[in-house]
Amino acid sequence: MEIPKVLVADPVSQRGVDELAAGGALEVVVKTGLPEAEIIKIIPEFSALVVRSQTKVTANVLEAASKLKVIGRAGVGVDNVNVDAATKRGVIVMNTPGGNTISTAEHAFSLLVSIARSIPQADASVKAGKWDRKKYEGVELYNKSLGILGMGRIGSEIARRAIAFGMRVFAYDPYLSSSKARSLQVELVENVDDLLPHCDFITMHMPLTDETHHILDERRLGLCRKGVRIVNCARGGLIDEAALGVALQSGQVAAAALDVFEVEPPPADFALRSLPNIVFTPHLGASTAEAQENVGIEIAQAIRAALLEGEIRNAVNMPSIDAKTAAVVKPFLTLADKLGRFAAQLAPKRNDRIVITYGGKAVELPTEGVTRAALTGFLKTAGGEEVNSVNVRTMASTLGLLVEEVKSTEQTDFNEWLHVAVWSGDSKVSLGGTFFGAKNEPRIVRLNGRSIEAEPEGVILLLENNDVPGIVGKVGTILGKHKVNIASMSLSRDEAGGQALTVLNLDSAPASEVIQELLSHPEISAARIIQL
Ligand SMILES: NC(=O)c1ccc[n+]([C@@H]2O[C@H](COP(=O)([O-])OP(=O)(O)OC[C@H]3O[C@@H](n4cnc5c(N)ncnc54)[C@H](O)[C@@H]3O)[C@@H](O)[C@H]2O)c1
Ligand SMILES: O=C(O)[C@H](O)COP(=O)(O)O
Repeated sequence: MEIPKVLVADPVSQRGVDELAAGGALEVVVKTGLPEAEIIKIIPEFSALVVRSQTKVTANVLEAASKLKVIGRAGVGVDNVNVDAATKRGVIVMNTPGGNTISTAEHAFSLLVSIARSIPQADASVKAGKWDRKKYEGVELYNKSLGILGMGRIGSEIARRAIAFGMRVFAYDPYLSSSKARSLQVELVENVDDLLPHCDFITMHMPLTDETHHILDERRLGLCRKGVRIVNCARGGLIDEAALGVALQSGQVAAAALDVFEVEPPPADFALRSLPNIVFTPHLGASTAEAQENVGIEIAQAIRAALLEGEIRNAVNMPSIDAKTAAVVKPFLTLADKLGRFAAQLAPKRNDRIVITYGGKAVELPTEGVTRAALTGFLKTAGGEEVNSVNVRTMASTLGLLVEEVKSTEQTDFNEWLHVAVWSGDSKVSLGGTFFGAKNEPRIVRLNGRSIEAEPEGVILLLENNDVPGIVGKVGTILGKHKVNIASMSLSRDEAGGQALTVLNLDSAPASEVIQELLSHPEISAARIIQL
């Protein structure tokens, strides 16, 4: 039998390489720093590829990778891997969350201390033959306030260290529950804008997503306390580098430290390079002997398990159920994902509890995969590309979101019943779904306890209105005027002439002016768009 080959394309620890090659079951080739064209040439012979953040696993690489089964990321971020292309080609992408948490937290904290005391600049000055004690007077961390943006694994470790240094810690993480924040002894701030004016130091520990891109931009840098010091050891792109340059020059930001950059390595003409009050490290957060040994061994074991035993660990793109079971639960996986996404758009960001209830024949399903699909849909905005059905429970627990699964024996109106309810304090959002007809078409049939009927697909318009004659015609006229076609509509009212919930499946998303026009109607009190 042919021995599967593994290409190690970025530097990983020798112990990781040894672990991969142990017993000769895999043939390991270490070739680091290859350009894309070279990787494309050799990749067809490999069953697994190991990378860190340097090698870009592009759609072209994946196209050529005819034998590839697994990509192992020795680290956390998979933004250098085209996960969608890998998923489409059936290639599992795995990472090693947690293995480099402490190292990265220590590096970020070191950068914080460095910029409080201008250590790199003072070092360079002494080495240049100077003895400039006045110029490098710094500030203490003690009694200062630190704002942590993103309170996951690394953010939490930073908080512990900052508290030990006598700092007051504020945290911004819209997905972290209040109870988790209390246990970490940090003051949770609802809005990033509210945190900025209170902080002497800011450190960033969130993924790069559409929501977090340039989260510190020109406007927000302007909201910061004058003389703030900022560290980014998460991902380039969280800070607008051009705006940061201006703020460093004006003194609005006294100092900054970056371990990560919008383009890595930054180009030769990178403007921030010439500023005296910024410190750089070349993406070194995870570069310690310990972290590299952790992630190297962990990814080697995961690749061996996948190639030799078919066991999947820490996959970022793979449902955790086998193919036969997947066929049975597939429609439920889709419905659960949609209910989760719908709930995420209705609920506030910070939630304490999510309950997924199965009723009717659905209680006989292997429900774990379905529960995870609902949770993945719900947490997609918080976790970005890295959250999937395999790692979603860990993410929920990091956020302090309690996940409950209930198999209900109560009589339901439907043969199969799937219900998702999310609590934030006393307020609750809930959705129920089932399947209709011979073709088993998915439908959303309950919204916050009200009976509705909507296809869980595309654009959905929710209207709250008074139950008065002519309202349906009015809505149709407004949408028609703006060329928005209604695919289906359902109405639910508490009583004749009372409050009604109108749910419309639309063929396209109406512009915000259309929503405003609907809201200007005196009988319509709320209108919102849900995208599924
Ligand atoms: N510099 C390095 O070498 C290095 C090493 C490891 C990790 N990282 C990066 O650090 C970051 C954090 O890693 P982690 O292991 O702590 O991840 P994590 O998933 O444990 O934590 C991320 C946190 O960010 C929060 N978040 C998501 N969207 C947010 C938003 N819009 N606003 C505020 N918070 C938001 C999530 O709720 C979560 O709590 C990642 O980007 C990772 O890739 C960098
Ligand atoms: O996401 C990560 O794990 C870090 O950015 C570390 O990247 P590296 O493995 O290239 O050091």
